[in-house]
Amino acid sequence: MELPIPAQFRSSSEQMWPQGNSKICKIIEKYSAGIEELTREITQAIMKSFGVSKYYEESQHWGLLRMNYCDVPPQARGGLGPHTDHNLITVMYQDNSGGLELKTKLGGKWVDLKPLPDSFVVFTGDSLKAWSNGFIHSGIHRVVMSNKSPRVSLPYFFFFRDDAVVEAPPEFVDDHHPRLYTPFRYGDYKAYCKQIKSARCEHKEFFERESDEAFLENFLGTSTGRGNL
Ligand SMILES: O=C(O)CCC(=O)C(=O)O
Ligand SMILES: [Fe+2]
Repeated sequence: MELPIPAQFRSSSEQMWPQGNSKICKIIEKYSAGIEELTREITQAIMKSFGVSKYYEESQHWGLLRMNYCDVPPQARGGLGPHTDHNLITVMYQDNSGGLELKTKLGGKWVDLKPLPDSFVVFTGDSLKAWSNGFIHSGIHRVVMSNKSPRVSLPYFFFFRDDAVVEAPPEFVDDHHPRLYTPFRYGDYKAYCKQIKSARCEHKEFFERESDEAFLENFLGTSTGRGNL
């Protein structure tokens, strides 16, 4: 039986293989389905660990698989600048070429996330941070490449739907933990992040940036009610 190919994947595969490549399509489709299931389970397990799994709703979330190939010429420096992910969680396979680094929450030191066989890297993102009223940290990470072999990574990004309202449930809020983030529509936050990132790319700032990201705080602080409901 032929499984339907998601539209986004079909359009990029048509560009790469105009004559079609059903073998690779099937492999990636199978991988996407497996990683989606794993990601949903991880998300539910995180919520369960905070006693809030009743809020998990299958239909509220969706995911996207990206395939990265990063090759940097000898003597050059490249990769991906420091950032937090803006989604709920990212579950990523990385090959063994290395280069992925995470900034520690305390001390702000960069540490290598060394590739381990048969393992995935999981990043919790800004949406989960906001939804958990800051209980779940969204870690700053980057990819630093210099004179390394090309890097392949397959991040699976798991998102709220654009019209979902990101609002910490009452379990995360009490007298000792006041509400940190005004509820916002995920789609508004996504648009804000996209706009900042494309401006940075134009100014070639993206790779050089060393400063900490505070997208969420800036979005809520400066968005003159745009993200606030
Ligand atoms: O390619 C990598 O290893 C990192 C990718 C990443 O952090 C991202 O796309 O948000
Ligand atoms: Fe990332």
